[in-house]
Amino acid sequence: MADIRLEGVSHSYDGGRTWALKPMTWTWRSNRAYALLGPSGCGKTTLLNIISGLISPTTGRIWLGDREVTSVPTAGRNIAQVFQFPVLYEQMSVYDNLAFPLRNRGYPRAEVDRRVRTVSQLLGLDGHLGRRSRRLDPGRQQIVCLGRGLVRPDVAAVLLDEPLTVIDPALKWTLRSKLKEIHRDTGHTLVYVTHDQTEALTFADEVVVLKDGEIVQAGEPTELFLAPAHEFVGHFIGSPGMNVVPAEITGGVVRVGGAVVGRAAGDGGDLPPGPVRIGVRPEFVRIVPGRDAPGWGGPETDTAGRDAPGWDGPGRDAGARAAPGLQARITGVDRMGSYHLVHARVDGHTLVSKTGPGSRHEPGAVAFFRFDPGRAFLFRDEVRCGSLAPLGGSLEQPLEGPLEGARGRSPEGRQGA
Ligand SMILES: Nc1ncnc2c1ncn2[C@@H]1O[C@H](COP(=O)(O)OP(=O)(O)OP(=O)(O)O)[C@@H](O)[C@H]1O
Repeated sequence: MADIRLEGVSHSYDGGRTWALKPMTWTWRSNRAYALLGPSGCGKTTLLNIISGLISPTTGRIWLGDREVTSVPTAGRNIAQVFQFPVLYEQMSVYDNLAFPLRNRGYPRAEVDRRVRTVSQLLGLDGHLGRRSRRLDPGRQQIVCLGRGLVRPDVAAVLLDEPLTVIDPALKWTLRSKLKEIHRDTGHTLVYVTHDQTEALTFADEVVVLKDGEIVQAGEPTELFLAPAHEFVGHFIGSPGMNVVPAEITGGVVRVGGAVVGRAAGDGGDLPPGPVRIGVRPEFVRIVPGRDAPGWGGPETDTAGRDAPGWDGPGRDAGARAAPGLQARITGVDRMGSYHLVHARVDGHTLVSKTGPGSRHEPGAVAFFRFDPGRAFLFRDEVRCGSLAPLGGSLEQPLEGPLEGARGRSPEGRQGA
């Protein structure tokens, strides 16, 4: 097992007019299970084919451990690759297909049999070992391909390119957990390409998010959810994605449409004044009905909250008081069963809050929307530059518990993430 290191690797299919992959320096660490996540056309397959040697990069160098393999053909790289659709020796039995990579490398017969039976048992292929591969349905054929990719314990890496596309959805969950089991057993470096966030988050130790040929963030699933380093990660991961609200920093405070919503806390020092975007996930937006907002002294019957004292509304002098939240009118409520999505308009933008199934918010009401401390971030040019801190207090530690010591990585040489 070895790290796979990419140094300044990029790729253009059209002589440099456009770039499927922008120059990238990145290490896939030995024994880890990665998901390479991104939308269609962002360069996932190109990157995988560069690692396996099916494509020569336009620039850059590739290392497997301390061996440079940039010009080594696929066969010499000791990498197993499984494609989106089944590629099998159709005339061979399932057993022989699984045994092929081992026999090819001269494994002793008993070891071949032991490995084939272990993998076949894990993937539920025991009843099919004697059948010709072409007699299997495409889903089962793909499972054989997975088995063939995973059967050798000594490969440098296993690359899986959307391997569950042709598999029945009900079986996908089972297969993903089997893949994890096999990974635990063999310790392969595994790169699993997908455009499906659920697949990525449930499968990987580390998720690498690719956008327009660039890695924008990599980290443990929880970290990508709790602390997106790029607006794209906020949108692409989570359901629904992160809210983005345009704002302005003036005198160290952040305002939305003139209302102060918090203090600007820069990731690397003070943030200069100017436009910024607040990113906050629906899970971290709380709703305080107008009359319950702190400082609200209006008539009990008026739930509008528009004139609540203590509300530093648009056009008012914010002062140093803590605002009860962003005032907004609820425009709709989606009842999703286990949760509700409450939609509101803030300064011309939509804000969504995910609430419990028992919440009683109604369209037309005006309420205060508050962001959990440490869970609302500030973005400039789509890259995170800071956090929204409470006006009076310090920012709560946004990452705690299992995330400690597990910060995401940036592609080396690149700012951000
Ligand atoms: N053989 C090719 N010739 C020219 N352009 C290509 C070729 N293969 C891919 N591209 C282009 O390179 C870019 C990246 O494609 P790639 O297939 O790597 O993305 P992807 O993320 O794997 O997409 P998908 O999820 O749809 O497979 C796209 O703009 C694609 O159109």
